[in-house]
Amino acid sequence: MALKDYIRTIPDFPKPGILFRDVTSLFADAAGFELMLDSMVNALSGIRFDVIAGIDARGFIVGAALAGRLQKGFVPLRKEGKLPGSVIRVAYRLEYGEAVLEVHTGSFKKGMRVLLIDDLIATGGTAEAGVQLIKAQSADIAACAFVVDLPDLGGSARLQEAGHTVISLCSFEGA
Ligand SMILES: O=P(O)(O)OC[C@H]1O[C@H](OP(=O)(O)OP(=O)(O)O)[C@H](O)[C@@H]1O
Ligand SMILES: Nc1ncnc2[nH]cnc12
Repeated sequence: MALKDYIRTIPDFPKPGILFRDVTSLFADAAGFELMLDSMVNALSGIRFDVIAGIDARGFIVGAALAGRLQKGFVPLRKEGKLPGSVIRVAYRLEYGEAVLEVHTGSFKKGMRVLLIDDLIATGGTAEAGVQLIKAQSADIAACAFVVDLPDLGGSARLQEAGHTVISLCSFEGA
């Protein structure tokens, strides 16, 4: 089975008109999860990075598993109000709403190469907020990697236009 076949689609969630690409069905399947990690490790060959930054919440699942596989540290980029220390914050828009992402100050050292990970990129608002949090600490983005790309929503193209290396393991056309 291809990676894409493990991901189910639920219409009108969380709002009417949104086709929700649900990775819980992929995460729940041991063979699917293994295929996802193997594919990500393969796609990342040739990319040099020091640490993984994962985006709350589904990006934690992919990012932390990958960090374990590759023996890298993991830094959580969290939704607002969850991190106990001093934080840097960025407000952003995503396909179906608005949110705030935060990271602990001092999470990255100057010049560190950070791999940004999330389960999915749609408009790219979330990923761009993650990029800002990393750059605000003078670290470098090694690449931005996603399991799923929704190319019609333009996020991956926006990241590429900004000069970032973008990796995605599968895509769904038609948003
Ligand atoms: O490219 P964008 O339009 O910004 O959308 C992508 C983001 O949307 C989803 O997260 P969501 O905010 O729904 O949070 P969750 O992982 O906690 O469900 C997804 O996991 C990405 O983080
Ligand atoms: N269509 C979609 N499906 C799942 N997660 C998303 N995050 C933003 N848009 C999404």
